[in-house]
Amino acid sequence: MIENFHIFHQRRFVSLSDTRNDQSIFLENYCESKKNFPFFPFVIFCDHTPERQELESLLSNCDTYPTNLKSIILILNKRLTSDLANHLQLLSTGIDDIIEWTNEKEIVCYLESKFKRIKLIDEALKSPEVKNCLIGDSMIWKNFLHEIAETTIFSNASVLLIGESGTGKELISKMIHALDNRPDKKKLIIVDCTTIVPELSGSELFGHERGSYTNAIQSREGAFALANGGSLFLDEIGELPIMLQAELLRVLQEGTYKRVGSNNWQKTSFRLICATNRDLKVLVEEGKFRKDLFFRISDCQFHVPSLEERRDDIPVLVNHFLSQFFDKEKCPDADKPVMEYLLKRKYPGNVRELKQLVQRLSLKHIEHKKITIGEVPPEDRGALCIDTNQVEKNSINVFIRKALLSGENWWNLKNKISETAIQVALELEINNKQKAAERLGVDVRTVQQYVKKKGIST
Ligand SMILES: Nc1ncnc2c1ncn2[C@@H]1O[C@H](COP(=O)(O)OP(=O)(O)OP(=O)(O)O)[C@@H](O)[C@H]1O
Repeated sequence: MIENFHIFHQRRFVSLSDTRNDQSIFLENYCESKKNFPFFPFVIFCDHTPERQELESLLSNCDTYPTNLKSIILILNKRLTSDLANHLQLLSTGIDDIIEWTNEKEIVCYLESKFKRIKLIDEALKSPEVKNCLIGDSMIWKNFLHEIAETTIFSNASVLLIGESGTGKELISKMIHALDNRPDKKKLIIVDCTTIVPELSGSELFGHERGSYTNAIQSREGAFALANGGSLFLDEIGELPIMLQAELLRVLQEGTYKRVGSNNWQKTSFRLICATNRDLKVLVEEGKFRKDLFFRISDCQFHVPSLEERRDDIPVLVNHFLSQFFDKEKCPDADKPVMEYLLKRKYPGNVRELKQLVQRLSLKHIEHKKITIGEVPPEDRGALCIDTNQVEKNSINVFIRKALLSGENWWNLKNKISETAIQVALELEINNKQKAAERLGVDVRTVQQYVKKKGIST
């Protein structure tokens, strides 16, 4: 446990070792010399391979580590175990990387290139295209954007965005295109695959020649031509008709296509971004989506967090939408009961639903500095979540009665009760996930998944 070790603590450095050896002194001085560089990684030096709990405890006791965990590097003086499972568990705390001490020159070289990379990513995330459009302050959201920016800046990989409807997948495709640093980059073309008509042989994608089918009065460019040199966003890719999937795969592999009704091959090259709210693996198993296409479109897969996973972002999103619906001088804020209502409400339609609700509030708003509870449209007032804290105050059957009367179903209730139990166990065990799991009699992964899903920082 960390109490057994001397912890040398600097603004960008912590040493977890029993002696103050040459390596830790070198790193301490080196990191101190970088203290004015905000993007320089935060270094944890360890004389031994720590247990995950030990690292978690260190992170929670250390008040100077950066809020963006993606820049924490663990340097091991010597690896006592070469246990992959242990390393993966250490990474699950959210730190960025684990390396072994080799020599001063190599370590400096590693940290300098990490520094350059983090700086580029953070600068990209501060650009107006991202900062003013993709709103959110929660750790889960910031880390998600960090991963997307890293993929976009340092690779040309195809990106698959998997997330519920209204989570912002289209906005993210715009961010990917905006951050793409290809010279002479052309446009972003967006195609909603639910609107593709198979009978027209994918003319939206391939384009067509005049007279190639009834109503084809003029020849037309398709998305593959328009996206050439730019990016192609295929929204709802799971809905792409199966007969067009093989053709899309061919275009992606060969970089060539023919317009409907033409015999000439045309070349095209674009960055591919796809989005879906379906489980493509299930569609593959059901034979509705080609396995080879699934692998081709998902060089990098990202789960887009739902609003439920980042409820902490509700206030910033509300303020952002209010600023869109009002002039700057007249922009009101939500008063306390309204914000409480917005925080407790359910959003199956995610950020889109929140945006629409703020718009409805704005429409009812009279000139006043605050939006008040009477401005919540009556049809929205029943949409509150059940306050699970009430479970303790009331007996369990009163809680269930209330929940059922307010429209909760058995599945929601079951989830809420399980989540509350995990929440309470974590509180009782002061955020020690292992002990919370033991108290609940469940596998520790159940507790970890909950913490991850809720974006709870332990
Ligand atoms: N992080 C965010 N910050 C600001 N606005 C957002 C954010 N996420 C989503 N929105 C807004 O929510 C609405 C829905 O976003 P978008 O269309 O990108 O979602 P989607 O996941 O592509 O939805 P669908 O799957 O239904 O196509 C848009 O009006 C968008 O501006």
